[in-house]
Amino acid sequence: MSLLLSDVTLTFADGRGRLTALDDVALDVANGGFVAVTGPSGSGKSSLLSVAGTLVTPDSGTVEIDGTPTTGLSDEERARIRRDRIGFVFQQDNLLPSLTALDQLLLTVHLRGQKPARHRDEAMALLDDVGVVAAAGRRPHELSGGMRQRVNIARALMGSPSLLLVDEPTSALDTQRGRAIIELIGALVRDRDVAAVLVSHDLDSLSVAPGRGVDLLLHMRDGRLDSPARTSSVPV
Ligand SMILES: Nc1ncnc2c1ncn2[C@@H]1O[C@H](COP(=O)(O)OP(=O)(O)OP(=O)(O)O)[C@@H](O)[C@H]1O
Repeated sequence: MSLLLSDVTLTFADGRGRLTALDDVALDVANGGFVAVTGPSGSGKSSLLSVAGTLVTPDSGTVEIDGTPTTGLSDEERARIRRDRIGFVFQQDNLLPSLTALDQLLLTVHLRGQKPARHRDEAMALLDDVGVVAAAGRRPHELSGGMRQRVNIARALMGSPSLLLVDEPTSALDTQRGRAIIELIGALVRDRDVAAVLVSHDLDSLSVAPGRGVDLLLHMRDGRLDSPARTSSVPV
């Protein structure tokens, strides 16, 4: 499996005590599986992504990516896993204003120390897959919000990561465009055999449900996921 969280607990200092952001969380996402997690503000959704993305080390429990336990690794080793195996899509698209859509994708290649020119075809194919290839030469201010989010998703998939982590991708979009983005991520994940976890506070308004965009929809409350999760590319 691509992502396996077992018995994960994360706490933060809170005045004189500790606040539990993740409470004994288990999550198992196979290649091609798309899990969405929803819950109120403060329930732990961002903490879940931070731990799954090796940005934060939990107090206890294990986080495995592609079968590699990550919690005991050095900062450098975890940074390498993030660079080589994980794609992040954040709420804000974080596109660089001066770069064209194509160059946003090629910049990730440059940052990996590789030659961008060799990855031009990969980048164009990804822009095609997300439906914005005709806008490859446009800068962010020349794109709609939905198009920018599509470029953002394409950029996260450069280099064929095995895990895609998506944080509130629809909050700046209307219902129709939000739904289209979730369906697009689902299709990309299945086609590319990527494991994906998406967190959002408002999946109900988008009618997201198993079989309608995602394989599994979990609820989070007070740091707990509503059930241990296992998914695969086949809807469960
Ligand atoms: N760096 C931090 N230091 C202290 N407390 C934190 C930190 N990060 C998160 N928390 C706390 O952990 C709990 C879970 O927060 P988290 O951001 O994961 O929730 P969330 O569901 O993503 O909320 P939102 O939708 O508002 O972003 C909250 O009580 C939050 O205040």
